[in-house]
Amino acid sequence: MNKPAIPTQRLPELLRRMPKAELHIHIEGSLEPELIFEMARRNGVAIPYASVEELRRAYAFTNLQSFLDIYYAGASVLITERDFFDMAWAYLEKARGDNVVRAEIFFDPQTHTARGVEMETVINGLHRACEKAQTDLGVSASLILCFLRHLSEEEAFETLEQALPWRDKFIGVGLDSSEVGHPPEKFARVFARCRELGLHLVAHAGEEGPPAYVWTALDLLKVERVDHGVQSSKDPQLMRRLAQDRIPLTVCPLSNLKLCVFPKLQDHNLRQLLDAGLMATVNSDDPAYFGGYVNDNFLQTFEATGLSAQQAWQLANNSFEASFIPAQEKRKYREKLDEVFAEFGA
Ligand SMILES: Nc1ncnc2[nH]cnc12
Ligand SMILES: [Zn+2]
Repeated sequence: MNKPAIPTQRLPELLRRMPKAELHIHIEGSLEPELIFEMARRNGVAIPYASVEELRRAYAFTNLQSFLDIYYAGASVLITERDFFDMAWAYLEKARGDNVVRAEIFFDPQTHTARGVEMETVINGLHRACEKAQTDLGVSASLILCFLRHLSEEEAFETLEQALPWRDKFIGVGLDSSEVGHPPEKFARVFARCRELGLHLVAHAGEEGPPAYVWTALDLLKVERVDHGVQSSKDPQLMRRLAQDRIPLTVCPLSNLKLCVFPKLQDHNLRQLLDAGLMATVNSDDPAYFGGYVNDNFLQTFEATGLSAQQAWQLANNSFEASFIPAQEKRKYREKLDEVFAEFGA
C-alpha cells in the first residue's frame, strides 16, 4: 500500500481514531483501584491498603511475578455476578472510547473458583457485559478462558470441566501467569482436548521466557496466536517461522516497559517484529496496572519509537486479521479503517 504521508503532528489523532481490535486484555487487569475499593466496601473484603493512592503507589514492578502477586490480591474483591459485570462493562466503555470495535477478553477462572466463587457467577457476569457491549456500544466482544500455568495440568482439566456447561459463552482458551519454569508442554494434553472441542487456542509465550517456549507453544500446544512473543527476536529461525506461518503476536508495549522486559520504550522491538514481516498487534494486557489502555499503548510507543502512519495501518489491520471473527467481518473492519485513513488524506 503506497499512500501519501500523513503529517507527524496528526499521527496521535489518527492513532486514537482508527478502528482496532484488542486481542490481549486480562479483564482482571482492567480493575481500577477505585473499583477495587468500591467492591471491597460492598463485599466486606479487607484490603491491606488505606487508600486508592496508596494502592496505586504499590504498582511499581520489577518483573512479571512482582506484578502477579498484587494482581491476584486485587482480584480477591470480585465476589458476585454484578462485580464481574461491572468490571467488564467499565473496560468495554473505555474500549469504545479508544475506537476498539472488537475485543477478545481473557479471564482467569481459577483465581476466583479457588476462593469459592462459582464458575457460573464469573462467566455469566462477564458474558452479560459482552452482550450489552454489542447492543449498547456497538463493540463486539468475546471471552477466552485462561489456565493458570503455575497450577497443574490436572487443575486445568478440572477447570475446563467446570466451564463446559457454558461452552457457548467463551470462544477459546489461553495460558497465563508465571511463565519461567512452567513451559507450554506442561499443558499439552489439556490443549489437545480443547482443540478437539473446537476451541480457539492461544498462549502467553516469550514474555520473559525463552524462544524455546514459543516453539513449544506452536508445535506442542498448536496455538493460533502467541501472546507477547517478544523474546522471539532472539531466535532468527523462529522469526522466519512466525513470519512464514503468519502467526500473530499480541504485543503489549506498556506491559513490557512496566515489567522491565525492555528498559525503555525506545528499546522496544515492535519495529523489528514488523520489519521482519511478523503479524504483530498492539494491546494493553493489564491496563489498570500498567498505566494505559490500548490507545495509550499506541500513542506512547509511536512517540518513543517513531513508527509511521503506514505502520499504524498495518498494526490495526493485523488486529483484525489476527482476530477470531469471520473473514467477512474482517473485510468490513478493514473498509472502516481505510475510510478513517482516507479522512486523514492517506
Ligand atoms: N502479562 C501477563 N503475563 C502472564 N500472565 C498474566 N496475567 C495477567 N497479566 C499477565
Ligand atoms: Zn497477558
